Amino acid sequence: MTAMSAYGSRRLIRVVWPFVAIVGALLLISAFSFNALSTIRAYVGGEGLWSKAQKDAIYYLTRYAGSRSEQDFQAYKAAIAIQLGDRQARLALDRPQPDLQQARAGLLQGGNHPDDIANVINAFLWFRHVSYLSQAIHYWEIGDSYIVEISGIAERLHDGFTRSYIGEDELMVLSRRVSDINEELKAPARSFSEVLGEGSRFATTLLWWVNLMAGAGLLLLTVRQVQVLLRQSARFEAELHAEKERAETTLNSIGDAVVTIDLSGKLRYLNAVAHHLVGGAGKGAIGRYFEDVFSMIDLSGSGMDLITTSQLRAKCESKQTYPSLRLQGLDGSSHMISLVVAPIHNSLGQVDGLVLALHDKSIEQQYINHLSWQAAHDALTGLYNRREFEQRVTRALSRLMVTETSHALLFVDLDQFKLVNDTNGHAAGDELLRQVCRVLQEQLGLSDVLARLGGDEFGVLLEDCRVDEALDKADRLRRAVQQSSFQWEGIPFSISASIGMVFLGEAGATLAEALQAADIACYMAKEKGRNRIQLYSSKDTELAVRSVEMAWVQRLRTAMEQERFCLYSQEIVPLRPAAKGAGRHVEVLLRLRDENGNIILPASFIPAAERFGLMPDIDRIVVRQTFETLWNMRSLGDRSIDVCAVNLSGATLCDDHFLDFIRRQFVSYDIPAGMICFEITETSAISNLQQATRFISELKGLGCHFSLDDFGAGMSSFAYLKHLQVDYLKIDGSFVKDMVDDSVDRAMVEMINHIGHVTGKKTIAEFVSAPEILAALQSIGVDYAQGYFIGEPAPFIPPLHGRPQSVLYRLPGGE
Ligand SMILES: Nc1nc2c(ncn2[C@@H]2O[C@H](COP(=O)(O)OP(=O)(O)OP(=O)(O)O)[C@@H](O)[C@H]2O)c(=O)[nH]1
Repeated sequence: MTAMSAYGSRRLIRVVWPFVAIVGALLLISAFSFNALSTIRAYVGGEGLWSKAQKDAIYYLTRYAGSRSEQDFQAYKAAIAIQLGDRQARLALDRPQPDLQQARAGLLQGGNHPDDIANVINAFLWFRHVSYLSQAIHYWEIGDSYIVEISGIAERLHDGFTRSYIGEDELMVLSRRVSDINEELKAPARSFSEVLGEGSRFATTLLWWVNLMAGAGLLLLTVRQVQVLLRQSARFEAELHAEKERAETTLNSIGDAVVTIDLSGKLRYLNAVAHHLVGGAGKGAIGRYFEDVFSMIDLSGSGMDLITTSQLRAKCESKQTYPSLRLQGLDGSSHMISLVVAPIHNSLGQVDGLVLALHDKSIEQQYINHLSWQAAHDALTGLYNRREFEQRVTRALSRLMVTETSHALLFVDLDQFKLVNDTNGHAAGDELLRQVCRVLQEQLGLSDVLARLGGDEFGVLLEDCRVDEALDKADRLRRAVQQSSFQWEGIPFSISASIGMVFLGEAGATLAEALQAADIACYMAKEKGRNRIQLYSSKDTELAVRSVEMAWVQRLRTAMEQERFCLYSQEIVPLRPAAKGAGRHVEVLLRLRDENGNIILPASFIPAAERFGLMPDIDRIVVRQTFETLWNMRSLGDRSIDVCAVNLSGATLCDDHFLDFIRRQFVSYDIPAGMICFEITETSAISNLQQATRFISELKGLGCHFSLDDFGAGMSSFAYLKHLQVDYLKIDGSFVKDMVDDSVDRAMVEMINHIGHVTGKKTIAEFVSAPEILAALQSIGVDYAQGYFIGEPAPFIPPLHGRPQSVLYRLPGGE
């Protein structure tokens, strides 16, 4: 039996059982009534027999007194035997332990019908003290006392007539007594009969009422039960309706198209997305064959297999999956979809239709395209980014191995670009970068590669290009930048570019060598007065490298000696209730104070420091200063900071002595390990995966936290995420800053947040520069936010210095 039919049987039993109970009760009452009536009839009949026998006995005894005939005496005996039988029965039942056998024999002797005897006995035993029956028995006893007397007279007469003598006087006295008894018996006999008659009428009336009441009860119960059933069915219908509404609302609110068809392929239902997907078929589509409304072509096989009803029906018992189909709707629109087909069962468990879940893959495709575009492009200018540029240079280097040709690599760095930012603001700088990018592009051919390598530095790859052509193009680029008239808010300003050029293969066979050579050449162009082109020559490599290295190393080392590195901090605030209530969460940011006291942002010096291996030293300075500041704050009673994030570079992860250094800092400054959260960029973690994993696990062992910075910037991040036991994911700011206007960026933020939560990590969004971004992050469920709208970076110093830590944004709700 299926679950459905078992459920049906249970429901039927619940509905029917009150009726069965009522009919059963009525049958019992009827059976009892018939039995009672039959008992009453037996008593009345018995009384009739008794009265008749009494009259016969008196009659034959009176005759016997006159005739002395033995025949009359025997007739008397036969008559009196009935009453004596009844008396024997009464006496047998009257005993404390009733003798049923004797009672039965007596009643049979009394002429009662054998079928009535059981009822007579039962009624006597159960109801002898009840009203009419007790009165009847009372009169029966009176009658029996006369019967005993009559028997005595009869015995005396028979004895006198047959064996001894009886005088006339005695005969007369006995005859008169018989006659008197006859008279005296009339009253109790009548009363006996009347009581039984009355009892019989009463019982009949009573039973009539009982039956009437039972019938009325049955009727009432039936009405009530029907009302209950009607109410239940109304509720059932309402529930069914609500359930249907819920199902429809759910189906209409999901992002996938849902279509149901019957086994002949006719459409039964389409949700809102499905209507849209198949070209706005509308309600008119219902009842039509789905193949007349839309077609689905399976692209996984030969590419032209049409999905038909019979094909779906053939495998309808199980779930079918089609990962790649093209759906064509009524309006000629076409969508890439994946399809899952599942059977719909009726109440008997048989398949009576199919549900088709169609997932539109165009949006995913859009995401993937966008992601791969982002992975290869610079967000500000739309040019290739450094990663893509390096790949192309690598390919060009490989090609050199097999083909005799030459490729030129150019580094174009704007001169004094910082001034533009400083005098006109960052937005002006951005606009200038975009304009320079257009100017450069105009000078290049379709096969030339132009990329933004970072900041104000562009890379150009001229493949299959001779030296004179390359020099000519480089000069065209330089002149184009110089001659362009840039304007910002109506104010014109000029700019120039220094270009370093190297021919691939000349500086070495590797990418790093090629890039370094171009960098050196560009640096030399700057050194020689800017706005010029410097062609790299291997002859001046050593000198140049040394001079560049020394310049940078010297500048940074001097800054270290003079302790001109300083720390700023920026607040990271919780957005979700679960994360609120804890203390402050801040990120420590590095700044360099130059010789003139100007604050230099890390973007200006970190690339050089990384290239020349200074990062582990700089990271040591950051860690030490952070610990010192925290120690100072704690000694002054300021324990407001719960988590303090410190950035570490990729090179530091590979520094074998760095772990020991950190352990010593914890001991020296007595800072709880749980207070420190090390931030490493996903790129550095992935490119040094083994060291990063060990580094993280060692420091996590102490109780430190870890955060993965700029997460999502590299497409490969997700695959590596499970290897990195970090506590926080910092969503790359490039997704956050435009998420309100760009749905793909928003989807990326949602996806990273989701993946972070699925892998048990908290998420932090950086670059939160406006209230709308904050609201969007809150609606998505991101855990923390950081950015100019929350709080600008401010000097990281103990509070007693009297300077604010940062401008804190007040979260909605007063936190
Ligand atoms: N507006 C804007 N500025 C940026 C961006 N990225 C980096 N910068 C700034 O670009 C400037 C680059 O300066 P540098 O190349 O070091 O120095 P410079 O002023 O160009 O001087 P030289 O290169 O020596 O001629 C720094 O001030 C950075 O803060 C960006 O995306 N937008």
